[in-house]
Amino acid sequence: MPDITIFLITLCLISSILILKLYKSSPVKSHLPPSPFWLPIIGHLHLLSGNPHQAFHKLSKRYGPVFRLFLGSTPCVVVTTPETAKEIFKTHENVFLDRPHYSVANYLSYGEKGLIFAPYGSSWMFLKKLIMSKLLNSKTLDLLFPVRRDEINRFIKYLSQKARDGEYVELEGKLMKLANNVISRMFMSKRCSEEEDESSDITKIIAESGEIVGNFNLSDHIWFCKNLDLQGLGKKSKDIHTRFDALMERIIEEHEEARKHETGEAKDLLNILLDISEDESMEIKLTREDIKALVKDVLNGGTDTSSITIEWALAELINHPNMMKKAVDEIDQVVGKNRLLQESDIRNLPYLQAIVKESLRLHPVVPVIQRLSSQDCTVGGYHIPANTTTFINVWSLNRDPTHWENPFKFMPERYKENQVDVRGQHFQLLPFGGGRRLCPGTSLGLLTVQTTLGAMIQCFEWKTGKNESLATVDMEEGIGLTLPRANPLVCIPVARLDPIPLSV
Ligand code: HEM
Repeated sequence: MPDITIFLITLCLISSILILKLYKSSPVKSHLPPSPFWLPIIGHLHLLSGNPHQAFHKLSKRYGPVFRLFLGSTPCVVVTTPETAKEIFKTHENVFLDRPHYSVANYLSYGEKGLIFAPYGSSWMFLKKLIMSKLLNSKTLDLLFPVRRDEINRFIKYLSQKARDGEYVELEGKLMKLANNVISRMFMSKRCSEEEDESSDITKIIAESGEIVGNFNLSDHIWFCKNLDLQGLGKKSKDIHTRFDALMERIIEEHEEARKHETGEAKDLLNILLDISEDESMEIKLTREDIKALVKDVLNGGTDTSSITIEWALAELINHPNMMKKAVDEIDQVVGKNRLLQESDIRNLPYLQAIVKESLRLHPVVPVIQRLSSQDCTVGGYHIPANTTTFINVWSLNRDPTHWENPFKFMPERYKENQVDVRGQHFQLLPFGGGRRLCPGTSLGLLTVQTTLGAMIQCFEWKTGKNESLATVDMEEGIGLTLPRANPLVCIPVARLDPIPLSV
């Protein structure tokens, strides 16, 4: 071989090794986010006792807006500012469209079917389009308005009775039932009330599902626990799934039976889903499991989210009597005293809207949104590898001091000048998430919360039962996937208008 050839081959080899070395130690590739000291096996779990969003918030003070953690052996990254959230939801939207995989969620969602836990892909896209364009679009919401009005009327009548009897109301359970009844009737024409044995299970099943998904499952994060069910969560979730499935089968069979004898307009959203499942021209065949998983998701997604938001907003108003007065004055002026506030009044009640928005800012019911990265990318200047569980700390970014004056203070007045919206366009306020996985129940959720809260303060004053001058409620946060109050709100409604004879 001539000398020149040997020289060229050697040069090529050396430069290849150098390029490879350079690539491996490239600052972009190795520039991982900062991370606290971790312990073998548990990783950073010891830092996350209590509420994860508060633990993340504290860690961000030390480690900055993007930091890395290991939950057991699961690699995670936490982002805590509007700017970094924007990178997740907008700049790199395509990278963060998946959800992390959890074994309990897998059982409860018919193997990651439906929307909430489904991986990004053709099935999720089909269902998301369906829910946005056919099930929860403004036309269908208008058609099913009588259902929501009836449920709110029943609730107000129940409160009136309590007011007459001077009795306390345990609002958490009652509001959850109300929200559950709204979704359950819209989708399946079923109430979840005490009188009906079969459907009363729905609220219980949904509450149990929410609780179980909120648990930290050792099997998902500690590698040698993978096939062990030490906490019994796998067993519990299979039991919940079996009960829900049996209930849904019965409801679907009833619908199928009724469909044989009825023609004409669909009475509920399950009928629309059954129509679609029979339509051979659809791009994707909607299976029975898809339907059941989707109904489960809307029941899960739409129940305690709305009820918890109403509870927090009412608690804020009880603690701020001047704001309560301003809201009630606005309602009296716009709606009057002779009829119950309706959904159609909301557009004329900007202060009530601002109260709900401010409540969602300080008490976002999903304080931490979870996504999974599908490719390597860079966020906040740091390298985020593929398959990283990504926590977007909405609780933190909703109170980011560079975007919010007095960020910890409840101030609905701030929206007079600040036109920031809750629908995922403004990254300093993301109670419904953002990007393509934005909550599909945003309009329904807002309508339910605003109208129920409005009717509750239109018709009643709310007493906590203590000495009037001390009548405030604590604002301590409970632990859960959705952000409940630590101490549920228990109040006596005192009638200010007599709602029973109100014309509605
Ligand atoms: C105050 C009320 C509500 C709040 C604050 C809320 C909040 C959220 C949030 C933060 C997400 C995650 C979004 C993301 O990953 O970016 C979400 C997802 C979801 N929500 Fe809601 N929600 C509410 C009401 C509802 C209602 C009424 C329904 C259904 C009737 C619903 C159904 C869902 C579903 C199915 C998803 C999963 C969407 C997906 O992964 O593509 N939500 N919600």
